[in-house]
Amino acid sequence: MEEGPVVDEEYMKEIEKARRDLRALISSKSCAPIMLRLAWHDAGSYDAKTKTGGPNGSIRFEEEYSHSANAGLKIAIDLLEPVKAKHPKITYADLYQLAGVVAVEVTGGPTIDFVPGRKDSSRCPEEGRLPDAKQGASHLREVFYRMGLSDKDIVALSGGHTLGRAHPERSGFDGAWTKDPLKFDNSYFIELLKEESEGLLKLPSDKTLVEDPVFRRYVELYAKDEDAFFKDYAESHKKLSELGFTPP
Ligand code: HEM
Ligand SMILES: N=NC(=O)c1ccncc1
Repeated sequence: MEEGPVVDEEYMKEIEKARRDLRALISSKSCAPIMLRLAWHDAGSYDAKTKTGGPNGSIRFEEEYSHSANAGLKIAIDLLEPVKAKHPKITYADLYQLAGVVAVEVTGGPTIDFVPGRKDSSRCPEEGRLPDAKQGASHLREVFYRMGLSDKDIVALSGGHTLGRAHPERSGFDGAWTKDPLKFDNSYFIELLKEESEGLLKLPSDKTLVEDPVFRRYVELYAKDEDAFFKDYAESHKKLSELGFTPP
């Protein structure tokens, strides 16, 4: 593991300058969805038992971004290189998580508390730590519990599919989950509860959220109460972004 950053006043100022640059980049390129997916994929490799993987910037290496689950993410990695070059003191680990937080914010989602200080690592996790869209509830629990996350985290974080779409050439799936893929709201959960959502995507892993009785309770709450979704999403996203990281 490389040395962590010294989070002094200078580092904090750099973070705020980078935040402004990320707002401009993500808004101008309409790339919030892929930035959120990058942040989630860097963090989602965490194994709470072995304390390996997690939000450490290792996804920047071909060894990891070439994993099949990460198809397409090199686009986000390349888009962030100029921001890294302008703010070299900021670690990749912090930059990717800051980009994920800004992506949610600029699309109308909740403000997510961001604490910097993540170290970069050059050790890539083995392939297969992210969830498989073709599987159901027991698989989701196996993967997210390994990260140290809960049933509530699984459902709240799945709300990230309010943004963006699936691309056949990346995952074999096609289409958006919601009518406005660039608006962060609770529409993912509203669509999930409909029998058929005209022309919209539901992955097998999405459907499992309404088929499993425990998950379904959260889906019904979030579909009914967007404030409740935003509160729980912000908490779960912060947890995800800090897996294995002890804020200084
Ligand atoms: C619960 C397990 C999950 C599974 C099985 C899953 C699966 C997938 C798949 C198959 C895609 C399509 C990739 C493509 O073709 O471009 C996708 C896209 C996406 N995922 Fe997930 N996902 C999960 C959880 C999450 C979480 C926790 C987040 C963020 C908090 C997230 C955010 C996104 C976003 C924003 C996209 C769209 C990216 C784009 O538009 O380029 N996903 N997901
Ligand atoms: N958000 N998750 C994903 O993009 C994904 C997860 C697993 N396999 C392919 C894609």
